[in-house]
Amino acid sequence: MIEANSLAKAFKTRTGTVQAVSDVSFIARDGEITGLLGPNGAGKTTTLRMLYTLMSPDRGSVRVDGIDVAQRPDEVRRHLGVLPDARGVYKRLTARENVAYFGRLHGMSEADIGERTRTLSQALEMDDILERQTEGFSQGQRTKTAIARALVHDPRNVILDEPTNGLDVMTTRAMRGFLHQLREEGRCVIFSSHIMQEVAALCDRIVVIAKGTVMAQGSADELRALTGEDNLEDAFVRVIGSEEGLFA
Ligand SMILES: Nc1ncnc2c1ncn2[C@@H]1O[C@H](COP(=O)(O)OP(=O)(O)OP(=O)(O)O)[C@@H](O)[C@H]1O
Repeated sequence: MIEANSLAKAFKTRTGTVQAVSDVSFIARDGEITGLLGPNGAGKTTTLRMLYTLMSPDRGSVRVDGIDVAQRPDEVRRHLGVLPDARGVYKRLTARENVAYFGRLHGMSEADIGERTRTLSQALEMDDILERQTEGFSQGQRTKTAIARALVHDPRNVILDEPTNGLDVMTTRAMRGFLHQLREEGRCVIFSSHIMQEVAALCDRIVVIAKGTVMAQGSADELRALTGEDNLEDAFVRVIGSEEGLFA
């Protein structure tokens, strides 16, 4: 379970201060997929970075499985699998070596790494690319490698920044199936997207963010009821206050 409480984060730039996140609170439960939905620049990536210990918030707190991120970041990292916005796979290594390298960083045995790589490769349908050097991989192949690497240590909580960004229809469908599988396994899954259809198709709970603030949250049905709109698209437009970039 991941809890975000009143998160805020500002960046100083040469031309002034950018308030990337001003007030974000939500709870992402185990066995559920929680989607952060918002237009470009809404503060999704910054929120996720605070959740996975890359950035400390100016205000507010994060707990992962009840552990305070500010107090025990190393322990939190063991509970988290993260697909960051920059996928950054090592080009000189094969997909398998990329995954194994992370497994070793987590202190796993070679036998456990081998077993886990087999499971993930099957689930992500990447058997055909496992022994290839990642140099020249397509975006989808890089994403799969980065996800396998993120999950090698079998974390209970999974955070994915725009996991279907740049993927074709078939790979997107496979990715959806994979996220459902993580949910069936009882994990807490959070992902961000700026595409409403994507979030509506996958999520148990939707957290709508705009201008660094949570505008509404709940299941698709709850959001419809909240806004009085039968159509989810209309509900989102009402919540965000504009049609800005939520539709594919
Ligand atoms: N390191 C940084 N320095 C300065 N400004 C930043 C930094 N990181 C983010 N921002 C700004 O904070 C705001 C929120 O950015 P963020 O990347 O969190 O949004 P997002 O919802 O993930 O957007 P997208 O869908 O485009 O990825 C934007 O205005 C962005 O320019």
